[in-house]
This record gives sequence, structure tokens and C-alpha cells, in this order.
Amino acid sequence: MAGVDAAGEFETIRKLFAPLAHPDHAWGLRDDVAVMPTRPGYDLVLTKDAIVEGVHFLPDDPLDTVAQKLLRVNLSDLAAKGCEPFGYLLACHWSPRCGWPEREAFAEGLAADQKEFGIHLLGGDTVLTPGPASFSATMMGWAPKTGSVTRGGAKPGHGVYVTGTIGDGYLGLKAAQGHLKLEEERLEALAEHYRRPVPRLAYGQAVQGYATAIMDVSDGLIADLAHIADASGVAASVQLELLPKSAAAMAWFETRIDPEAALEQLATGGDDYELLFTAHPADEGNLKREADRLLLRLTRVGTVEAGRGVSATHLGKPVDIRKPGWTHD
Ligand SMILES: Nc1ncnc2c1ncn2[C@@H]1O[C@H](COP(=O)(O)OP(=O)(O)OP(=O)(O)O)[C@@H](O)[C@H]1O
Ligand SMILES: Cc1ncc(C[n+]2csc(CCOP(=O)(O)O)c2C)c(N)n1
Ligand SMILES: [Mg+2]
Ligand SMILES: [Mg+2]
Ligand SMILES: [Mg+2]
Repeated sequence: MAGVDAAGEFETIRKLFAPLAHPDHAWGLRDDVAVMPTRPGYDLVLTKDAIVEGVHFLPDDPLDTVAQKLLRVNLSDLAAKGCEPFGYLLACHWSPRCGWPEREAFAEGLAADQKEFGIHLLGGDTVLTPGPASFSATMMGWAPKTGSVTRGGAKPGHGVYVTGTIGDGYLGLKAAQGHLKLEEERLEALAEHYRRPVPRLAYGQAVQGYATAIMDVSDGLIADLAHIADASGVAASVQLELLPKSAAAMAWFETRIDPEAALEQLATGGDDYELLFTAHPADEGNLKREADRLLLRLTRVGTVEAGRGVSATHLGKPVDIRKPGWTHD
């Protein structure tokens, strides 16, 4: 057909996205809708996050990793609620820089993570924008009808726990921008965490029996803990010296002259996509055992207290946190 270029809307859908469609429920991406099945004994759980060039990913990030980041930030929300992922609706707002090779790379990233996480594409929308590229996914999964742990059950005396390490996403952005002076291997490890965070799906399911409140860390550990504290009607304190750091983050930390400011950066930088939760101290052994089983680091970083808000200390000294995390203002 005249006037249809190689990166056209319907070529993209037919050649790149249709092969990723759910074999039973997406009608080959040739109709107006998809149909969600039901699953006896389970609730359908939905979440949506968007990512924008220049805001969530860098203009020169490879498009396969952009697609993976999109799926993973959404899967991270399902992980926090102990869900088994099922599939997603995808919106692509391509910018003029997204030609056919970039769209192919994007679809390859989707294919890799569909396999990794056992999900399928259900449908979506494809548009062109004169502005920066952006993408969004509506991720769907299943949670047992017994219900997921909310953000609202933390009680004074409970511990505050976090999976993995904190600050790699934040440092990874700086590494990808060429703003850090570290060994190449360290820079790559950090940038990888920024571009391809790992949603903690298995641990999210494993802790549903123990956590009293849970969410994933996207905006920053302190800001996100404040959401748990607000929803639970409690206060929480974080001991910054307990923050779990990767080898690369340790290497960066050792170059800092102000350790307190450096820890504040890690605790408020966001892009972690780790699980943050509270639990009764009596359950710590079970939580550790489940983490060990999954070869996942688990760290107690603080305590739930009576009151409101989140406070931080460094080696016993109060730290005034100026900006607890990322906000779109
Ligand atoms: N435009 C919107 N319309 C309806 N609900 C919204 C809208 N934006 C956010 N929400 C809802 O507000 C709540 C908080 O959203 P938020 O995006 O902060 O959560 P999150 O995805 O856990 O965090 P993050 O986006 O930092 O990963 C969620 O329940 C979300 O569905
Ligand atoms: C290029 C670039 N600049 C800054 C950041 C940092 N950042 C942006 S949004 C966000 C919170 C999570 O997003 P949301 O709340 O929208 O889900 C964070 C930590 C980044 N990732 N990339
Ligand atoms: Mg969100
Ligand atoms: Mg989210
Ligand atoms: Mg946010």
C-alpha cells in the first residue's frame, strides 16, 4: 500500500506484536478487544505504570531494555501483592527516533521477558508522538482469594525489612549517564540494575503469610516506607547504616567523604524495585529461610513505632531527610 513505511502502525502490530500475543485470549491482535479468563479460587489483580524517555529511562537506552524495564516495574507491583503474573495490555507512544530496528529491539525485549516471567501480550495501542517516547503497561495477575497483604497492617514493634540491595538503580542512572568514576565492571552492574530491575515475584509470594504490610520500592525507600506508615497509621524509623549495599554500591560509598549524605542518597534515590515490608520479629527466622531458599538477601533496616511519619538515624544520630523520594511535581 502506498505511503505505509516500514515502521507503520499496522506493520508493527502484525509483524512485531502479534507473535507475542496470548494464544487463547488476544484473538491474534486482529480484533477490538481481548478477553480475560477467570480462574476459580483467585482474584484478578491489575496494576499500571508508565515510563517516559528522559524521566524513567535515558534517550540512549537500548529499546529492548526499555521494554524489559516497562514490564518489570509493573511486575514489581504484582510481586508485592504475591501475585502470579498472567499478561498485559501495552501502549506504545513511539517517538520519531523509534524506527523499525528500534521497534524490533523493543519487541525482542518483550519476548525475552514474556518467557522469563510466563506472561503474554493481550492487546494495546500504538501511536506516534512528536515528543519523547513513552510506554505503559497494564499488568494482570492472579492472587489467591484469601487476599494479598496490604500496605496497612504494620504495628509498633514490627521490624522493617527489605530484599536485595538499595541504591543500585539510583547509582545505575548516574553510571549510565557517565557521572560515576568506578571500575567498568561496577558501572555495568549498576547500569544493568537501572535498566533491568528484577521483580521479586517468588519472594513476594513466599512472604504473604508473614508480612504485615508490603509494597515495592520505586520512589525511594524512605518515601515508600512513609506510604506504609501512613496506610498503617504508625511511624517507622530506619537505621541508615543497615542499608544493604551491593559490591558496586560499596565501592562508590567508599569514595564518599560524607557517609551520612551518601546513605541518604541511596535511601531516597528510588528505582530499586525491591520489596519493602514489615513483619513481627518472631517471623524473622521464617522470612530469612524463605529468602535463603531463593538466594535472596534480606535485611532488617528499621522498626515500626507508635506515631506518624518516617525518621532516619545514622549510627544513633538523627538524620534530617530533605526529600524522601521521587515525585512527579
Ligand atoms: N491516573 C490515575 N488514575 C487512577 N489511579 C491512579 C492514577 N495514578 C495513580 N493511581 C493509583 O494511585 C495509587 C498510587 O499510585 P503509584 O503510582 O504511586 O503506585 P505504585 O505504582 O506502587 O508506585 P510507582 O508508580 O512509584 O511504581 C495506585 O493505587 C494507583 O493505581
Ligand atoms: C532519566 C531518569 N531520570 C530520573 C530517574 C529517577 N526516577 C524517575 S521516576 C522515579 C520513580 C519511579 O517512577 P514512577 O513513580 O513514575 O513509577 C525515579 C526514581 C530515572 N529513572 N530516569
Ligand atoms: Mg505507579
Ligand atoms: Mg509501581
Ligand atoms: Mg512513584
